[in-house]
Amino acid sequence: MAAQDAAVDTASGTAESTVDSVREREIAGEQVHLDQVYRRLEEKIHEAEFLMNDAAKRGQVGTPGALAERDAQVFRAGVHLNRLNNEFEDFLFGRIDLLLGQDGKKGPDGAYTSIDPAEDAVRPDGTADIAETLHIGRIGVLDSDYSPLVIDWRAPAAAPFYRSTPVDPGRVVRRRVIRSKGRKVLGVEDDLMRPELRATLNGAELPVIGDGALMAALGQARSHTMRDIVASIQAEQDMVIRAPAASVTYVEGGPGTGKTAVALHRAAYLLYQDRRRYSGGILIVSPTPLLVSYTEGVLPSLGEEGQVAIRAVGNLVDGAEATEYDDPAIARIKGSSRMLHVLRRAARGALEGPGEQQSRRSRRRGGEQLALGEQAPQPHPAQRLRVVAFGARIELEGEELRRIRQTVLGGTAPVNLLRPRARRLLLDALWSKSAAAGRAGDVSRGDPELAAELRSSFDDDITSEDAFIAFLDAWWPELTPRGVLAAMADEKRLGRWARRVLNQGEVRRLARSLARAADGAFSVHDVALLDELETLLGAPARPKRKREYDPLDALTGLEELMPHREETQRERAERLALERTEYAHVIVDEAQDLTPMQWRMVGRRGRTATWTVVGDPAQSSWSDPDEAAEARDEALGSRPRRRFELTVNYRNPAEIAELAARVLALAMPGMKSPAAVRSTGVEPRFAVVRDGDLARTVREEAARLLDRVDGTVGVVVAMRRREQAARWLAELGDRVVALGSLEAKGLEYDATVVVSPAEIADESPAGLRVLYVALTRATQQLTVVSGDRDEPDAAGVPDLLRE
Ligand SMILES: Nc1ncnc2c1ncn2[C@@H]1O[C@H](COP(=O)(O)OP(=O)(O)OP(=O)(O)O)[C@@H](O)[C@H]1O
Repeated sequence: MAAQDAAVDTASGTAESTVDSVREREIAGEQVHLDQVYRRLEEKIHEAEFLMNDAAKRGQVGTPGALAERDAQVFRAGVHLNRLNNEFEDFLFGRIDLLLGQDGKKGPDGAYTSIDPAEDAVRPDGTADIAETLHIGRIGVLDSDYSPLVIDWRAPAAAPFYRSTPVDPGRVVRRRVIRSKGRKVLGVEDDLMRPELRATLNGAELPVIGDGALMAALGQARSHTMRDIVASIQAEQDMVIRAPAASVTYVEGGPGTGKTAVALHRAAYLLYQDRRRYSGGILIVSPTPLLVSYTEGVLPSLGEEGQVAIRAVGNLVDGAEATEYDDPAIARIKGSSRMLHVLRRAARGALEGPGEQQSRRSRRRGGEQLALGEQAPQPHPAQRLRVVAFGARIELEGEELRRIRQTVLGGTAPVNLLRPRARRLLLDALWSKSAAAGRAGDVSRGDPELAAELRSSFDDDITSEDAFIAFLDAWWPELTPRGVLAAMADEKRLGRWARRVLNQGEVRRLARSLARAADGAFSVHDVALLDELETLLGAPARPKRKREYDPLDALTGLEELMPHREETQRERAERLALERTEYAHVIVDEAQDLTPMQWRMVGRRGRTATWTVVGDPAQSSWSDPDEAAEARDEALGSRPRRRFELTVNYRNPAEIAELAARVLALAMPGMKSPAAVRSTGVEPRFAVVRDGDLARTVREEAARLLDRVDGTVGVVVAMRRREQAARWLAELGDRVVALGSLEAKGLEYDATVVVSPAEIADESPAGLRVLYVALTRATQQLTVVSGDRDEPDAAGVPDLLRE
């Protein structure tokens, strides 16, 4: 028996060592290639540095053609320099071995372009020769003889690396993912696309190493930042990433199908493909600041930084950083398109300040019945205009002033932009009341020029008077979005502006919530209101920032590439983002969550843009998805849409996906969940609160998971518990994060604890969908903690999650 075991051991030992030596040989082969790439890159760096310095010295001399050529050279050199200086961790990550192609055409990167194999590429006996090998990396590198050493992952020649599948392999026989760190190749993982072939490369059989790169990537521990998926983009994802940027690219897919990853890679692809066009900027709108910080490292890792702004939907308006989440009932009011009517009235109504109204009311009363000895109330400064012109006193009061204001507000222009017209009508009214007007009438019959002069000096006289200036500031103040929002916190005034739009209860709740905004604590939904108000009011003229003149700015793209400039790429991106109000391409992540008012805000940033919209209706936390869809359609206008669907869940193991699907069936009956790509054999765990101590139970369950995974643990609780939960977990270290249910959107952890499904589901009308989001955050393990409210069965399974 023992002898037999030993024999088996020896046999498998030999097989293993053979595999190991093949693996090592293959790794060594890739190392030779990588060394060659780095040698070439060093040459390019020297060339680039020389070119940059030379260009800087020469300034602007030469013919326009020569200058353009030099600019282009400098641009290319700069791109290399900038990216190479970043020293990527896995600069070279892929390789494909291809059959002979149908035609002999080569693309600009030196690779053959045909997708299908030539007719005689495979011999009748099933053998074939590898005709071409391409290495894929983060940027393209040509050898000195223009043969491709590395193909940029976004180049057409690299597409088969992502698109080829065993069902539709094209020319690809073997697809290899290369893992490296710095300049050292660490490993390779192969997928065979044509397993039926016996292919040879340089006379030797093509070896196949490992179980495939995708599984290796999915099994890795997660950190607090997202990684790029450039080495393992799947075919259906690649179709979206490389879709032409015409009008709207619309992508739907369940949790974990890679929508966020695809959106980010698409931004990098679009920049590669048409850098000039997208120098107008790409905006990525993300639902939460947490998701922004989770994803913002991906683009730099793809070599792109300068032109892309990732912003949370609550941070789209400069200077207004939303820190608060509204109750679902308030969010529903603030997000609804009904608010547009209220804001339109408020933007005009706020011209009349509260003091002005009160003063008008009490003066009316005071005029009627002033008690003996009682002082007549002082009028508000905006209630009476008293000026002296040509030595005579002229006054406008009450009804006259009101009529002028109404006439001006009859125009459709933003309120702040109507101020010059209001000023003119005031002067007209004063003029027609003045004796000078009569005199001018007489004069004008004889000499119109003299009459005009008289009027003009009348205007000058008045407009230089302090009384007139003070009156105008009080009567037609420059309104700010914050000021109007604060005015809306006055329940009485809000009630007037919301008449026939909101009911009394809604007015009360909204006014109360806006009182917090008046103190500067904006909620995510307030920001869309501020943006709408900015449009309704008209932005006050801002002084333009003066930029220093730099002759190098004239060189195409050079400014962003000069590594020695004081402003870093990131600073430049931030500055441009501040100055920019519209973008060339807008990407909306988690689009199902945008409210109608938010869609209007985002829509204004991409009026002439092309769009990529990714989302999942099943994860919508907005209670009326139909209304949001209507608003989305309005923002996107009649632009044609190309629709894509992502169908595979790369995040959750099948065991977790199956549990989440039970909630999906309750939340959206009939909706299909995506197929999980892997299973771990670890079933979700159900724990019931022990000894009535929720804090201790959650802490113990989180600690248990920390022992079982290498990476992060997310603890998802109902929104009202998020601060409490952070305290419960404080001592467990920074691998554990406490999250409110709405904050979990888009994020993922190695393991998650979902605390009280019933509490999360009952929090809002969309609660079941929010719970579905919470249950789909784990890449490896899930624990569900139930309290009494969850009505757990004997096995601890809460009512909502039972089959
Ligand atoms: N082709 C791939 N190769 C490796 N990992 C992938 C691939 N596609 C997706 N993933 C991984 O799967 C996880 C889910 O991706 P992502 O967050 O983009 O999905 P999502 O559709 O936006 O999910 P959700 O809707 O739940 O927010 C991420 O860890 C991502 O890196």
